[in-house]
Amino acid sequence: MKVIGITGGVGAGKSFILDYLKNNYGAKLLIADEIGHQVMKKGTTGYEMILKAFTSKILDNQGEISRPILAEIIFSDLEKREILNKIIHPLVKSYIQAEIENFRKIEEIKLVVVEAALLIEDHYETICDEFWYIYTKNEIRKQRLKLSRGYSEEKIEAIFASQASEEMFRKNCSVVIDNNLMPNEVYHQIDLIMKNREES
Ligand SMILES: CC(C)(COP(=O)(O)OP(=O)(O)OC[C@H]1O[C@@H](n2cnc3c(N)ncnc32)[C@H](O)[C@@H]1O)[C@@H](O)C(=O)NCCC(=O)NCCS
Ligand SMILES: Nc1ncnc2c1ncn2[C@@H]1O[C@H](COP(=O)(O)OP(=O)(O)OP(=O)(O)O)[C@@H](O)[C@H]1O
Repeated sequence: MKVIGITGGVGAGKSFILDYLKNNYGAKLLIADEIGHQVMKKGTTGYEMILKAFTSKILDNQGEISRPILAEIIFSDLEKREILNKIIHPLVKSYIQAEIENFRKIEEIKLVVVEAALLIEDHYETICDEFWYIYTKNEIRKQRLKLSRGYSEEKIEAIFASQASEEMFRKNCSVVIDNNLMPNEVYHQIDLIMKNREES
């Protein structure tokens, strides 16, 4: 079983590429952002820890942690982001490690893909066989994020500033996917990479 880690900045197209790997190569997916949301739901240890660190001003009307409020705090304040990261990242990583161990017991599962913006910073090389960097120019990422998620220019810039540089991603990833292109051209790149994997 191969474990590929997919990384890149916000809106680079990581989920878009994951969908393709799932639908065309039967990949099992582990998505750090989604797991991050799970491990801070009401009733979890993560929830209690975040509430203690950030106080009840981050709660919504249902008593759940409000992601927009938390995003505003952590993407404009490095210290707060580090506090949140220290709480959430170990929980996410343990969850992912346990899932991978479960997948290893199932012979039919040949490919697992882990998606996280922070694979490099959080040392996922201990879990993944290789890292892929999804490269999309900032201007294109901005356009796509505004269109698909209605993110503001300010929100996008704040998240950009909190994430690794292109240089850092390139230095640490053995495969680079150019996702500035039309979907079919991107799928073609992936097919070539997967074909090379089968042959080697
Ligand atoms: C701050 C939160 C609540 C905002 O949620 P929201 O649904 O608005 O945004 P989403 O999760 O889609 O994240 C937006 C973008 O920021 C990236 N991102 C999320 N957290 C971080 C972080 N701590 N540092 C850098 N980038 C981050 C995501 O990968 C994505 O590219 C949420 O991102 C979160 O819980 N972050 C902490 C968990 C985390 O670090 N996840 C990243 C992968 S381990
Ligand atoms: N090659 C492409 N052509 C056109 N649209 C694309 C392409 N790649 C991604 N998109 C679109 O861009 C948007 C952002 O992509 P996606 O959600 O996959 O990014 P992401 O890297 O997973 O973001 P995040 O960091 O928030 O998890 C989506 O609406 C997606 O459909």
